[in-house]
Amino acid sequence: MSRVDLHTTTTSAVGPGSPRSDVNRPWAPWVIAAATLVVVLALGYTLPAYWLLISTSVLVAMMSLLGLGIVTGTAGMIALCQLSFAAIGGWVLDFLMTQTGLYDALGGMAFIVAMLVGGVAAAVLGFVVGLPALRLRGVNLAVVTLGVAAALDMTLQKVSFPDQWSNVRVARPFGIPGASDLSGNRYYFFFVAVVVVVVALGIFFLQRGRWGAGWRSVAFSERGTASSGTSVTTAKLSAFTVSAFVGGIAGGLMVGQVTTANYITFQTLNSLGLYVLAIAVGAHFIEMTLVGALLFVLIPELLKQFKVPLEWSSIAFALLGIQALTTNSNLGADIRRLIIRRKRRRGQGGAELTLSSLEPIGAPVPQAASNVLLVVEDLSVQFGAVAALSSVSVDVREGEILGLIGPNGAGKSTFIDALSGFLPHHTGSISIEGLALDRMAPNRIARAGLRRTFQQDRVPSTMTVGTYMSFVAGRGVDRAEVEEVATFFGCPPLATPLQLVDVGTRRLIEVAANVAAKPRLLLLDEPAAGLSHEEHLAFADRLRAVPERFGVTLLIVEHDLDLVRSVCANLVVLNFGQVLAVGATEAVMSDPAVLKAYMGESEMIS
Ligand SMILES: Nc1ncnc2c1ncn2[C@@H]1O[C@H](COP(=O)(O)OP(=O)(O)OP(=O)(O)O)[C@@H](O)[C@H]1O
Repeated sequence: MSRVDLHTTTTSAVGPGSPRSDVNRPWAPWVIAAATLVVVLALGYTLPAYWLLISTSVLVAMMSLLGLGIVTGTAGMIALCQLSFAAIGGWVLDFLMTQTGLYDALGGMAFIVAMLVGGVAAAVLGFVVGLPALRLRGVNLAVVTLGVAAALDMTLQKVSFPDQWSNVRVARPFGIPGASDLSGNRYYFFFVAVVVVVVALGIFFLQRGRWGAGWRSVAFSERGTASSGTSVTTAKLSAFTVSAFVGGIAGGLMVGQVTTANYITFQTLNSLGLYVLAIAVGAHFIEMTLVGALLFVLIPELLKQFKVPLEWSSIAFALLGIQALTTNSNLGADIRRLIIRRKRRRGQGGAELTLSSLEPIGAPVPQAASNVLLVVEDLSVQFGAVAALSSVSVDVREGEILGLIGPNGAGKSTFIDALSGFLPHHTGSISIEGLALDRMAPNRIARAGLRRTFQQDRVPSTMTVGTYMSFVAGRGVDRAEVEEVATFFGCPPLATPLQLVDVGTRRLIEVAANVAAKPRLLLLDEPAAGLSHEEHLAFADRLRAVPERFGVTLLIVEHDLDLVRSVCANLVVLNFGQVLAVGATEAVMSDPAVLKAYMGESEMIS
């Protein structure tokens, strides 16, 4: 079947708004934002004065959780100092509003400018706190961020806020009256709601874009992130910086609420409580930050009503945290899973395209062109006493699918790791089209045109098929191209959440995403593991068409020798880290030395 046939038979049902697209309902966030503001307006005119104050506190806590959700939920790192960022934002706002001529110069706008400057100051601290996160994970990162929170806590107690001991009050924005005035509190509630909605929209679009995909990817696999051309450093630091900026804005809003600042608001214990709530509700889901904020404000409030000491709220937060950590889930994810399951039961989504249901293309085994694309010379990798690779030299020619085979432990994955930049201490040289890759970072190698897939699952389950594929394919590849490649490989609809996709199909999606990136050379590490027999045949049929159709040369490591035979014109055999044989597939497979190396597997070869 020709390329055109494939196109006409499989892409006809595809288009914006179709089940294969995951960019449906672009109006939804705007409608939700507008509806939220209407509810806020209604609450502002109906709530009694006391509950108006409580509601403002809920919104401010929601802001803190929005920021925290980026680092903890989306990017999967631990940050126990969210209120330290708020303290910086609050301190800067307080200083600018009470100790400088900003208010005289800008009047009603001064608060907003001071709040933004406070956010930027907090973002700088966030960047600095993010630096250790480049090397530390888990408990170690927790200790560092807790240290930052404690240090700032103590510093604030010593130096205090600029207006803490004076009678100067912070002027609210747009001339809104102070904290003792009911209408002032009402208008300030509206102001906070608008800021929260604007920030939530900003975070929503960031989460949905490349930055968000980078954060989610880094949470799942740093190696996977790097090999898709994204810098792990940038992803982690941007998560901390954006999170701290939002935290700083929250701090400014807190100061504006009471028109003065006190270090007690920003204590370490409160940061810990926020963190626990962030992981318990899943603060990376924007709507769940409201649930978290309600708990954060209402639990101590309830204890106060029942005259229980406020310290007991820490115990309530600790119980929530234990529940979240032991179940390794959160409320937001549980609710989403439930909704997805119900939709599936109702059979929404229509008939799906699958790899084995595709019409065969029937392309011949691709032949190598005369020009050499990749040159590997004398590549050696040592792991302690183990020589995983010894002086391996391999050429990959343009347009071919080169097979790399060998018994278990022969060094195949090590070879791919070294080529893709994950083993910088190798010796020898690697170059692609004359460009030396030896000392390049993995993300730069990916951008230079050499990509790879992994033997283990590196596809984040927190994305949809479409978001993941677009992220891996990179900026230069538009939705239509992603859609075309997904269809070519029989991937599930782009709107499908990856958590619903089995591991074998996830790896197929990983291959498709990397093909969509159109690298010069793609290294596939056991791509067919997890596929059924029919899928193997269909996969081989698709792979054979890849070099000509997408201009991507392939090197494939695979234990299924039937698959290798059906797609590769040439093979390289590794054994004990050395090249045992190179040449045309059939000749290599009947080489006695190769048969001997495989021993028990010789039946499969012959
Ligand atoms: N990180 C490591 N530390 C120590 N030894 C390692 C490491 N990674 C690989 N090795 C060793 O290097 C050798 C080559 O391993 P490698 O995983 O590259 O083989 P392989 O051909 O890919 O095997 P398989 O087909 O089982 O995946 C093996 O002896 C392995 O035990």
